Amino acid sequence: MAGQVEFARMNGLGNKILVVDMRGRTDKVTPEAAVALNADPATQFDQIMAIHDPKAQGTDAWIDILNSDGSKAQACGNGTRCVVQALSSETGRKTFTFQTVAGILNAQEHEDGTISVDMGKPVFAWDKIPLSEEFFDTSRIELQIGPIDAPILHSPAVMSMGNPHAIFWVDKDPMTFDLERFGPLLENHPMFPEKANITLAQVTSDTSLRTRTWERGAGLTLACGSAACAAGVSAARTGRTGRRVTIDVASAPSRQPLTIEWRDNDHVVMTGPAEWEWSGKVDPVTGTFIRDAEPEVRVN
Ligand SMILES: N[C@H](CCC[C@H](N)C(=O)O)C(=O)O
Repeated sequence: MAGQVEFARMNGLGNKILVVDMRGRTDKVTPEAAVALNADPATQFDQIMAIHDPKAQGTDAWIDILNSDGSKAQACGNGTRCVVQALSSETGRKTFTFQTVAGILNAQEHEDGTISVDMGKPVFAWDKIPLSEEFFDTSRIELQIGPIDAPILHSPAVMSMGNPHAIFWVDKDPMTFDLERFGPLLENHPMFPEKANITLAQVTSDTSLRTRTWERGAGLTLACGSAACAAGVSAARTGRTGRRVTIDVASAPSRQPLTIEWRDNDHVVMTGPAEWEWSGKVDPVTGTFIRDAEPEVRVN
């Protein structure tokens, strides 16, 4: 299908998101368009959230998620908050139900502008994450990087939040680790047949964590919502914190925290901000785009 569609450049705690409006069309944003958009500094992004017409009754939209290398992601917490903000400013509505390949997501915008997304239930079974080796206990698996007798990172907690995550617990600031070097090695480790998002997490109090993430298919990003969910769940699961934590996403420019609550019904609810930057039109086949003109500021 030819033609251009509306899109918005947004961010969730610095996680760079393009929200593309594919409603009314039957095609998809192509991996080629994703790669082209990521190559231009103006539109460089971590995830594209493509809003499609709903496929199931009771849902408001089907969301397709692409990483900056053109690959697909099953979940994106920060991007989902951006979609909520975009649709809320379009419609005035505050609650939405989305469908993705990972299932149904309920989301809500609050009075203060923050947005909560129910990210669903965490999955701990080794073959569902998936891992390539059987582990009965996925709260701490055998995997390490660095010298055998003095590993730099080891024994991650692994789980799926719709997408695969490995959480390495560290006892100093995650910013002090060379994640740019270890991230790609761990993302592509044979343990993870579908690769994995790699997070360093530090416990900073009984109710708070500090995290930094190397994202599958996107690399070092300023923030990753589903990884924050995975870190919160893993912390509670291993007795490091309770089931409600605030997460200081170490690389996020605003330093506004994300709140993660692993509810008694097993659902993980993430609350945090989303920010619109600018809008334009994009060809979802080629990635060619134009930016809408900024409103003129007149001085009389
Ligand atoms: N930035 C996203 C996660 C993207 C995950 C993606 N990199 C993958 O699973 O392939 C978030 O806020 O949850």
